[in-house]
Amino acid sequence: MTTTSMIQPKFLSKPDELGVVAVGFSGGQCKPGVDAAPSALISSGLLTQLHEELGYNLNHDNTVHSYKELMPQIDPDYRGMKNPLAVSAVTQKLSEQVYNQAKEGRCVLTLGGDHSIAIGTISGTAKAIRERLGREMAVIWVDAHADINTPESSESGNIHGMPVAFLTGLATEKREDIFGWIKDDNKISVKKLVYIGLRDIDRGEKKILRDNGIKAFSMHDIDRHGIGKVMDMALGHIGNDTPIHLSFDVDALDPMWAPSTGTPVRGGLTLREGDFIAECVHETGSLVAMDLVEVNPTLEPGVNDIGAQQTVRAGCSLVRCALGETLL
Ligand SMILES: NC(=[NH2+])NCCC[C@H](N)C(=O)O
Ligand SMILES: [Mn+2]
Ligand SMILES: [Mn+2]
Repeated sequence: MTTTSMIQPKFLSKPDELGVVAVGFSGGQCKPGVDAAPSALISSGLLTQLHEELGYNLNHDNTVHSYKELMPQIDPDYRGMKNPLAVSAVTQKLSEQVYNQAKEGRCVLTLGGDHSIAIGTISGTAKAIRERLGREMAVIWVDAHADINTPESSESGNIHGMPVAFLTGLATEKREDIFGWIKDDNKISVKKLVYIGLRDIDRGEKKILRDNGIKAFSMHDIDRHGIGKVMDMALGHIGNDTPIHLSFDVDALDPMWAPSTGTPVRGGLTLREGDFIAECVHETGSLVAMDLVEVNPTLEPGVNDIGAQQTVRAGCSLVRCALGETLL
């Protein structure tokens, strides 16, 4: 393929450009290794493919950011959250980086990192889209987990299980150095949030989803209706006049396709279903940003790193599909 598909992006003024941010950060959870994902994805050829095969001009600083300079000396638990200062500082900086890309009118791809980084990416895109277009954007969160715990409802204290709560304002904190920097223009509405792939939701999260009437399509829904119908319903809920930020946790895929991830859950999406979700989002022409998170090449690698290679390949495939690879 020489050119990207015929889909005309509706909300980008620079549709042939792609902002890329690589975030080697693992502080939102306890297992080391997820910080190695951006380098693994890039060495497997992802950025080259996006440029040479899909025709994007990449806007990338050729750096995998680890934000070492932002790490505090001591970082005691706060409201039960682990590494609160580090996660807040990193996501605040990332928010600015993503905002700077998105305000130029280009689509932004962020390679994580654990899912706590979505606090940075979504807050940055939401603000840029409001300023550029005067619109609220929607978020499609593809994940085995809802990641909508408040500090108080969380059983683990891991912030990668909380990003959606902070981004929707369901969790708030006054301390500027612990997510108090998230202002109204960084936030998204619970009405414009849609989940796909859920199958491991904490009890407190179920109540939050129910109480707030949040649209969610679980694996049960996908089994019942098929992924085609589920995508129609998910995109119907968002409507075709709304910019979309796609936040894709690789653990939405079944461990058969993506074993190398920190919190794998059986009974997930096939790789083809994951690719289909990404293709459908591309087809809307409304995609303004994508995150790919939770690839951990150091976990479950198997003989000759087979599991890690498979997971990295799956991640690359999801990104290429969201950016238009497979449509005619
Ligand atoms: N981004 C993820 N993989 N999140 C997993 C979250 C698991 C669990 N719900 C928690 O709060 O800790
Ligand atoms: Mn997950
Ligand atoms: Mn997640």
